[in-house]
Amino acid sequence: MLLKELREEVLEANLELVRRGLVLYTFGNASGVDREQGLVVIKPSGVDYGKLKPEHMVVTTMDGEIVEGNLRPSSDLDTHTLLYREFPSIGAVVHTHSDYATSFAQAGLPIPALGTTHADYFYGPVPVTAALSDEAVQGRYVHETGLAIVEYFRQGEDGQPIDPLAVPACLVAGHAPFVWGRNAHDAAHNAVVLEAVAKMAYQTLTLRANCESVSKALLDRHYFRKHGASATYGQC
Ligand SMILES: O=C(CO)[C@@H](O)[C@H](O)COP(=O)(O)O
Repeated sequence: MLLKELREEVLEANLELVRRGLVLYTFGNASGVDREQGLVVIKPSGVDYGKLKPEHMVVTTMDGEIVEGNLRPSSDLDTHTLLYREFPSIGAVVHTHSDYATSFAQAGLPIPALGTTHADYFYGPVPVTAALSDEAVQGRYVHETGLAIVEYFRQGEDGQPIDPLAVPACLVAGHAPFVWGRNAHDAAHNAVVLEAVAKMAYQTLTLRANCESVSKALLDRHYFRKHGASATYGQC
């Protein structure tokens, strides 16, 4: 069995997604790459995470040709392998359907950098790709996912390329996040933090949108009812 250690790392990353509530049933996937051998280890498609074992992982070339494995590779294999070919600094890719990050992806909105928690992990907004063409057939659709991510990172919003390790995630419009890192543990960790900062961003934006100060009339009515009309602030 090829790449025993990488299989175990990728399995652990897949199980971390379940433990952290980032995926349901067979949603999402994780993979890792051994660049010296030019081989990718990826989760098999549609397999219950509770039954997943290292020997179930599928080993492919970086072009997606199956080298070892009896099960079908994840349906996102093309996206994972394209990211490995185009982002030479990354060692693992994770795809989740985590609630808040997926909500931003479905809304076609980037996750804004609103605080230090975000800034500790993502050097700027977590981008969202252009909406994928809905007439795409399965094969092209999956391929377009990776291309949409890579094209965004090639030029960013201002024509400048983005270092994928500086912003180790991208939301696919209408779909969900793809996240990466130096290794499988790092990629899974980044996916957990992505969901946390997406939730914080959603809550922050909701608070900002719904927090109007109360009117002075209401302040007067309530404050003076309790403290007497003659009261002035701080003398009650
Ligand atoms: O996003 C999707 C389907 O929309 C996929 O990522 C599935 O959530 C997992 O597919 P497999 O990895 O089991 O093929």
